[in-house]
Amino acid sequence: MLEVLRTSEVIDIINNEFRYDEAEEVGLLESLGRIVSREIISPEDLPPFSRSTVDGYAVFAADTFGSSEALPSYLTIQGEVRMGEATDIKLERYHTVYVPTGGMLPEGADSVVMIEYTERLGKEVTVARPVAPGENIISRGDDVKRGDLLFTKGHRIRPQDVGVLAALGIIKVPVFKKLRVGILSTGDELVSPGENPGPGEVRDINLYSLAASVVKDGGTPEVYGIVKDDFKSLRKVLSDMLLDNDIVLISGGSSVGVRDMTERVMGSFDGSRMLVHGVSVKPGKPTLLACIDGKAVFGLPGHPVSALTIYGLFVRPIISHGELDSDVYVTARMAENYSSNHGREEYLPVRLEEDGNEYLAYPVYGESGLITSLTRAHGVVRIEAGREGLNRGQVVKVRLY
Ligand SMILES: Nc1nc2c(c(=O)[nH]1)N[C@H]1C(S)=C(S)[C@@H](COP(=O)(O)OP(=O)(O)OC[C@H]3O[C@@H](n4cnc5c(N)ncnc54)[C@H](O)[C@@H]3O)O[C@H]1N2
Ligand code: MOO
Repeated sequence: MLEVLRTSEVIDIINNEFRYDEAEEVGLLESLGRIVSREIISPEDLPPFSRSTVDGYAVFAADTFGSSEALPSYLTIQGEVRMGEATDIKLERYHTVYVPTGGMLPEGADSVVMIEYTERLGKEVTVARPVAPGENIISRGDDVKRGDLLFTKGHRIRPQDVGVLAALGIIKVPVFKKLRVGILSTGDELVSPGENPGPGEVRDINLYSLAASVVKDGGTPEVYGIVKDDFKSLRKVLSDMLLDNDIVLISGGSSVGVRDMTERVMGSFDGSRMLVHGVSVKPGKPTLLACIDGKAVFGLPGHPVSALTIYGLFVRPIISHGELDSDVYVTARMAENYSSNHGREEYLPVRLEEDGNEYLAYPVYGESGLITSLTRAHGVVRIEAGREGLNRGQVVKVRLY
């Protein structure tokens, strides 16, 4: 019999046993999609000076109050600001200075009149419309202030984040190192997707769905192909994988069948420790985890849905370095009753349909051996252990895939 642990116990074991927190600094473009390894604080104000957001005339707003087409204000031109240059002009009352879009605001000016509402008459400008203080300008530090927290540890860098880092001159970005994840499939019945399966054979799904998951989550997969259910070959490949990878995923052979030798192979390395053999989760109960050379070696259940479910619960958080806000949820109403009385925590794939202002969640039925129960679903609902199931009409949280 397997000694079965709860999900939270496995997560605690992982957090206590493994440290995957090596960081590095990468260039701006390289940082896209990577996870920030420590707080990033702004070293300066952005913008670094107060700027106009339009082509026009910098003014004291008060000098334009009450102006109209019929009765414009007349302001004396005091000078001009050039793009990309500082200005030392101090604006005087009832004066104005021409400023291009993005140009530096002269001292004293509190707003800018768009050029369309002005007319130049020799050394003067007429203003046909009042502006309010602050209109058409961005003040120094409006975007970011020196010392502001830009990104917390665990944030995944998006294109707009690359933009703000560029704006602040942060050209070395502290991120967690990408983890190398060795993956192999075991099973005498498996053939590669490019081959035609003979009688009793099936194409390998897990190597590919797991490698794709690793790419999506920001790791680097190293695929070792299909290894026959044979102690020696499995042990040889695993020892190669341990040399070159941070984490190892072995799909299949984790249950209690006579040919399920993943556990025996894992245990055959010096100092290896079996941490988990069995998790109270449906699907995915026959899950193995060992620590070998300080590395996490997972034995994932062979059924394709179970392999991905367990990957999502335990492997993904490691590879994505505890990424914040990575899960997107919607709330939905169960469209049908669903019974779940096996005492394990369950992850139920659901298909969503819009119904007025809300979503209805339809359970996608299917054995864990049927990969399309995931492809036909939009997301997954967690059903706590000990619940009898879900009732029609009940509101549930759906984590989108
Ligand atoms: N007597 C028991 N039998 C089983 C139990 C149990 O508790 N007692 N648990 C079942 C559950 S739940 C699962 S999940 C599977 C897990 O089995 P293994 O991890 O040992 O995996 P295999 O036996 O190698 O394969 C199971 C199944 O999945 C198919 N498979 C395996 N690898 C792949 C792959 N890479 N791509 C596509 N399909 C794959 C394989 O052909 C089998 O059909 O055990 C149950 N049995
Ligand atoms: O729990 Mo198994 O993991 O059904 O497929």
